[in-house]
Amino acid sequence: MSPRPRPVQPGKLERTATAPSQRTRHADAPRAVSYAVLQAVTEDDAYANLVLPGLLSRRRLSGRDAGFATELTYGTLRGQGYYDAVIARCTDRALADIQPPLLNALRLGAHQLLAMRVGAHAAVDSTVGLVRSELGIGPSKFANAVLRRISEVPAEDWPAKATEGMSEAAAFAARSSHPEWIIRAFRQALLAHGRPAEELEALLAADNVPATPALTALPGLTAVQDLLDEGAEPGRWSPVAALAAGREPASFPSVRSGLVRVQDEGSQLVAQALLVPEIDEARNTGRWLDLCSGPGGKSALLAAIGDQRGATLTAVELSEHRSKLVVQALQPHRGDHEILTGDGRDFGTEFPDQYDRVLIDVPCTGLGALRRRPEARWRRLPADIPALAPVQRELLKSGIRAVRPGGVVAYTTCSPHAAETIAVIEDVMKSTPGLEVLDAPQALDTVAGTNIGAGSGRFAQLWPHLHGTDGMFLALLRKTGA
Ligand SMILES: C[S@@+](CC[C@H](N)C(=O)[O-])C[C@H]1O[C@@H](n2cnc3c(N)ncnc32)[C@H](O)[C@@H]1O
Repeated sequence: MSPRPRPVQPGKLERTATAPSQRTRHADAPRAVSYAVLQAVTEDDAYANLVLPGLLSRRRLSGRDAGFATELTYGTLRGQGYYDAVIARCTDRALADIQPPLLNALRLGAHQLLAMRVGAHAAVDSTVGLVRSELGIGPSKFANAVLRRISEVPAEDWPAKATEGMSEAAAFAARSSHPEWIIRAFRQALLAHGRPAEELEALLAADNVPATPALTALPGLTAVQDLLDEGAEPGRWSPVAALAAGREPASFPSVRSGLVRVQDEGSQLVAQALLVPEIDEARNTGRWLDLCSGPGGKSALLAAIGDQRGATLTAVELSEHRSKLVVQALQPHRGDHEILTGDGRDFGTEFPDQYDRVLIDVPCTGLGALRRRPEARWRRLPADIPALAPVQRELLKSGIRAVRPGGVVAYTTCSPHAAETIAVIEDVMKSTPGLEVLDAPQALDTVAGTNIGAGSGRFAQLWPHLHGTDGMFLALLRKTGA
């Protein structure tokens, strides 16, 4: 039987073989970078994926050190819920009473001990050294004791030990390191798309594994084969995808030149699915619309295909900063595409019945992309859902006004939450006559050239655990009438 972890009281510690004061006094650079990112996320609401690259380059970390810091940072953020449950078993202090910088350092230590191939001594010593250099001798003694308690129990025994006495829901949340409300929403979404609730565990596990970056070979500008020649691996579903397996996307020359974009395969699929439904050629306006376009990933793909098919794209974006990113994204394209900064909710009233195809990739909680946004699950709140509900409905209504009769609208989210997906479509359809729901799963099959199993009904849902993509939702609607 493995030893039971003993709670630790700060200030009442046994001496270790090597006292913290005699050990490493400074944090090594990769751990110091990870700690700084966690602090920025906690104290400044920063995004880890935006802060980390700058810190890596400032500390001149590359290769293995950069890889270590990246895995440590993102892994710790993803696993935070679980590590907190483990830490709570190793001290009598409530987590809320541990100063946040110290708690962040403990989480870093817990991740090294429980999920990385770092020896226990190195994990404890280096983290204690980090705490000592950042926070002083007192906190470093506390960290030493807590981390030693963690290291005394084999990693595989911790899930059961950390959740002893919890309710089933709380234990599941702690073990999978997701907030309970997100787990409830995922269960509901699986059921709404005809999938068994038993898949929940696999779905949550998929969120805890880093995503392999996918690349889009923009048609007419480059070819998938060029990316394969540069060492990428074939994509799984999208005909324009390749995977940057085990490599930084920026290490591909074609990514640096802007001819290839980093874009999840799910996003590639839904953008191309907009172009699948047949429309009455005689009434074509040759104009496509992307109503929520920043930073321009789907716009770039649509514009590239538009260049080949003689269609021009109008890309609308509310945020000035993000609209500049759309301008950059569309730079390599030759067509006469336009980028407008403004509110997409008004667009359909100003420009009704004009576009053959309209993409409405609404702002959403991003709950389908948690594996790529490590801190998002802790930052998002249930209240975000009702806060986004009106704008999602208004944007969909506006897009429907802007599409011409016979034209097609794609409503997409990178969230599977039923309130952001199916409920939005159903609500808007109630108040908007003259709409036909098209077969979105079938459209995705057509893009992929195979049955990808994105749903048994008319709405499509991609899943990280099944498709290896973000959890993208897609509904396709045709505006009927003259
Ligand atoms: C999910 S993102 C779009 C991602 C984009 N389609 C891509 O593939 O790169 C949603 C975008 O909608 C924008 N947005 C939010 N409210 C808007 C509004 N009322 N009108 C137009 N754009 C809006 C946000 O600023 C954000 O850039």
